[in-house]
Amino acid sequence: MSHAWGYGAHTGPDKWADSFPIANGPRQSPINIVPGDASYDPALKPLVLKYDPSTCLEILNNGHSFQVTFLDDIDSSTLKDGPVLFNHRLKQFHFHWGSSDDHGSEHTVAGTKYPAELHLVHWNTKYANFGEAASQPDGLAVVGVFLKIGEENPNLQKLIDEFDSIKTKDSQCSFADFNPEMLLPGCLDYWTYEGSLTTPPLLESVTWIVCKEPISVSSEQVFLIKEPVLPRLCEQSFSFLLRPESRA
Ligand SMILES: CCCCCCc1ccc(S(N)(=O)=O)cc1
Ligand SMILES: [Zn+2]
Repeated sequence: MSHAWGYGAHTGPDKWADSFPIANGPRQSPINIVPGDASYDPALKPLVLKYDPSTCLEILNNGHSFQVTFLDDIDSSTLKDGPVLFNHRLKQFHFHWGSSDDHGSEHTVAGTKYPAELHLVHWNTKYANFGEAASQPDGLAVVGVFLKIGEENPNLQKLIDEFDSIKTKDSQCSFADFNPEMLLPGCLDYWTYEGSLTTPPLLESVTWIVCKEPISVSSEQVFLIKEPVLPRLCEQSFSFLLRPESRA
């Protein structure tokens, strides 16, 4: 298989090991989180997230999802404490969804699937940059937030309103002054485990920090976050939409 991975019959997750053998590695994500099997660790600290809206740079459609990228040349938007020993800088956030509201999240909780999942990707500043950190076992920390169907989310709407400018794969537009803190749940209690990127290159460099509390978005908004990538997927194969979840 070429490195052109995706979610079709010939490029989907069950084919990724052909080009990315680490797919069969010992710490692959996502996982099903079983709260009853999780152990409480009193040594773990509360998560400290400090985001500076002025570091928000652009929003792009990478063909698998849409991604909001941040300036990470100084410690403006950071993740500290929680399960990590070093300071991490926010690099980007993106979403994962499915073809309908009854599934779409990558992680599940006692088998429960949420309609979508937000990933805030941070890299450990003991390394020189994101690319180097991504190849280290303690290089990345990704905060996962589940999206559930409920009240419309005005902060998510600010992203959706930009989608007309990123309708095609690899399109991007400048996007400023967005505070990702507005997409976090009120309570930052979390489950944590050592895992991997959930899409190729599937590197086993991620400390996962999955928030227990979901955020609410409307069903229309879940449909709309598929918008930037949906037309391209239609080009590829309409039948994709009848198949299980898409992931970023
Ligand atoms: C050396 C290049 C690495 C690119 C890593 C791109 C990527 C980032 C986050 C995630 S996710 N879904 O685990 O948050 C998946 C892939
Ligand atoms: Zn992700």
